[in-house]
Amino acid sequence: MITGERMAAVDANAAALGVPRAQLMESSGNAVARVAREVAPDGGSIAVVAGRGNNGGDGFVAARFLGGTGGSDVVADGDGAPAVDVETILLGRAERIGTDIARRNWDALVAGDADVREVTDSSAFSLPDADVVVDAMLGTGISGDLREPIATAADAMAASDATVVSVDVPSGFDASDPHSNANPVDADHVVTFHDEKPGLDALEADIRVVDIGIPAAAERFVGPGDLGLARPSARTGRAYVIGGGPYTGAPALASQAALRSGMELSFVAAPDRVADEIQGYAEDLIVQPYAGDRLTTDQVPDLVETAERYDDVVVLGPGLGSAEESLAAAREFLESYTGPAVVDAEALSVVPGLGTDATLVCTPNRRELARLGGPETDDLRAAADEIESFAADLGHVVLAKGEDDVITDGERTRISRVGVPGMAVGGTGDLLAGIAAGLLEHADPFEAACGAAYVNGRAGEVLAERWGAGDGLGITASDLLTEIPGVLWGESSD
Ligand SMILES: NC(=O)C1=CN([C@@H]2O[C@H](COP(=O)(O)OP(=O)(O)OC[C@H]3O[C@@H](n4cnc5c(N)ncnc54)[C@H](O)[C@@H]3O)[C@@H](O)[C@H]2O)[C@H](O)CC1
Ligand SMILES: [K+]
Repeated sequence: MITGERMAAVDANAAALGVPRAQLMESSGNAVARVAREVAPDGGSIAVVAGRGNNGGDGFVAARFLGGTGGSDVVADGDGAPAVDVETILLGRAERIGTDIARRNWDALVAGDADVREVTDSSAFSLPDADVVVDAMLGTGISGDLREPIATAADAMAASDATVVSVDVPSGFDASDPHSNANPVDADHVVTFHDEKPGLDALEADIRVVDIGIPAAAERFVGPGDLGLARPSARTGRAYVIGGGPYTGAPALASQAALRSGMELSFVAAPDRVADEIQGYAEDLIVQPYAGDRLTTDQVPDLVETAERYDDVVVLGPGLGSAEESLAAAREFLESYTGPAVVDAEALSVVPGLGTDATLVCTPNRRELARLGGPETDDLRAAADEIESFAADLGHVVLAKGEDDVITDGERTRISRVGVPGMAVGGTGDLLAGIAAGLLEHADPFEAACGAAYVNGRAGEVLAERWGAGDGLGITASDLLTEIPGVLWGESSD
């Protein structure tokens, strides 16, 4: 099962893997043509009714396959099967076709002398008296109720005796919100691509899921599409880093990374002994000192109150150390806090068996993962199934950091293989925690964790390449900070 939104992400990942959407459209249209031909009577007629988006583009490809090279004339196809009579109706003006790939396929139909016409006004629309109607008006790009001239065409399909073959989803059907479906086309057959879409199974139609050649890696490995799902679209949110004491660099890096990932403000709650030191690293941070050398349970009520009052995204752990009383404080904090938090470093040790209403993204490295009861391995990718079970038991999203990262919520698991070997340097994990906090402000925890792994790794790749630094063996975590915005907002996700 895949939502329209996730489908678009997988599609973008496929393009990054060298399988562009135009190629997928070719497979989609071909599959539709096969089904339309199969359900049409010998020598029958097929009308393709297409919209101006990529769903229409699939329809144009289908029309090309159905028409063969001889345009609309009745010709035999390559297998010797009797050909069909094909007519294509574009709902709208050809100049207003919305995507390049759909337009190229329209142009190819026109150039191939196919039987095509444009209908710009609902009053000019009449459904041809065809045996089969291919509904290529709207797919996963739908928003709101059906507008004209599609609404009229959908009514005409409902009133006709033709067999209706819908492309991907019946037009008007919203795969991102199956409950909102007011009046979708009443399809007899639905040729849906790659995977079942939510809600299709409730329709009284024959649903065919067809493989359109999306590589499995487009789902398995995080790519630009995952970035698109997690990218913040507004500068909002407060990061609240609870860390520091024995160490000072880690909370400073995490909180700066959160700012670089779109947060509006970044606070660090730290012992007063080290507050000035942390502030000294970066004037952009707001350091909130509390009395003492390290975190203790005395501070917990204030920390919880602040984080809840300002709807903060918490990062708990960077530089906190492993003193007994600090870990007790981390535990108490998570027992009463109810918002989103990234849990990193020593604070991770309190998560197994914890009762919490907070939404956690846990970011262990290989050693921390093993200590928590996860698999003990240098090859996280090979242990992805075990890490998935571990996350299911833990009940929280796990982003296990290694040469390849494994991101899992216990049901879904993705791998991040972006990054350069030089990123094994200390501090990159703190960056990752800060980026995850920035993305967690807007995205769901699993998508935020996937996006953060991708952004962190890409920042390393981009910097190493710009410096001509090969594997990036000399880069440091603080070098990577300024690369984050360029990766997050400068790289295309489709
Ligand atoms: N991997 C894939 O996902 C592939 C999908 N393919 C096909 O592409 C469509 C999705 O295409 P997209 O261009 O994003 O959107 P649509 O064609 O569905 O619609 C956009 C089009 O419709 C107009 N519009 C939106 N809402 C309405 C409305 N309520 N009433 C009227 N018109 C509306 C909007 O203005 C645009 O013009 C997917 O379903 C697949 O069929 C690729 O072919 C292959 C890969
Ligand atoms: K459709």
